[in-house]
Amino acid sequence: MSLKRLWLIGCGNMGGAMLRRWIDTGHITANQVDVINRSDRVLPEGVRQARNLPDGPLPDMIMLGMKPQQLDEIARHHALRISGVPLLVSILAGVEESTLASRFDAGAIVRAMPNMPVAIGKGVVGLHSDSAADAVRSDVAALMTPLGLVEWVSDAGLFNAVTALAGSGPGFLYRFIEALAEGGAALGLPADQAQRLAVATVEGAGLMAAAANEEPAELADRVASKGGSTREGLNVLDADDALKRLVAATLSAAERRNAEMAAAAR
Ligand SMILES: NC(=O)C1=CN([C@@H]2O[C@H](COP(=O)(O)OP(=O)(O)OC[C@H]3O[C@@H](n4cnc5c(N)ncnc54)[C@H](OP(=O)(O)O)[C@@H]3O)[C@@H](O)[C@H]2O)C=CC1
Ligand SMILES: O=C(O)[C@@H]1CCC=N1
Repeated sequence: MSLKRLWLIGCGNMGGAMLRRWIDTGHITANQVDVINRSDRVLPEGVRQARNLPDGPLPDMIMLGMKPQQLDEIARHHALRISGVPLLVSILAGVEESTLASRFDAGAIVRAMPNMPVAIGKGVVGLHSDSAADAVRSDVAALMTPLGLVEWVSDAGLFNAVTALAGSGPGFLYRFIEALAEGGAALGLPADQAQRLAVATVEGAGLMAAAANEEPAELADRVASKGGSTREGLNVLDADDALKRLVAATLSAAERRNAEMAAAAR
């Protein structure tokens, strides 16, 4: 791997999860990384953190991991110092490559959209770049591989949809788990037991879906014995496409917000 020195500008929940996984899997070592945050965070042992960028030569890669709304502040403070960096990776939701290019002079810019389960190597990382050559794309993909499923998205216009589905997706699924657990508790199960059952059920169903050759609809049919109870429940979810319409509206709302953040950052 030729990305040997990394600076992470803004390393909170998401950047921290990526960093921890890289270090846990031995893909990078703590002394290859410098983190620049506004205040100290709990980071893997040995990772340097400071308020300002280090002196000396630029690293192989800089990753932006602050909020989209903090782009201008970061550009004001750091754009000059990092000018000429070979590779800039941004995990900022919405913020377009052209917006980044208008503020930072980098050899290549790659947008990455991770999600929280990267922390355990079961995440998704969507990638897009109009500026990165093949060798750089390979380096970035190799760096992201220990985080989970890595997918290049060729159409920049779809990146907000990727962000809504995969970036935000864990948040939506945690709500579903909560709803399952509360539904079980409403039927009389102790709340803690209902939560354990809900989490394990979602974990098992997800792992099976990931390993199966069949479509999810087919897997659902296998659970629903003819004339049995699952079909009665599915009938509720399926009536007027209730669940599908709810999820479609959920993703649309998230995608719309990504587009608003993109526009605000331009
Ligand atoms: N959370 C998620 O699941 C996902 C988030 N993202 C993207 O990741 C980015 C970060 O989100 P998240 O990790 O949740 O947010 P956090 O608030 O946890 O992390 C943001 C980090 O940026 C730092 N920061 C803010 N301003 C500055 C500054 N001026 N100089 C240096 N560091 C600064 C913060 O430091 P301090 O805490 O000291 O203020 C903090 O460590 C966002 O752009 C988001 O769109 C993408 C995919 C999924
Ligand atoms: O909520 C957000 O804006 C970011 C994008 C994907 C997950 N978190």
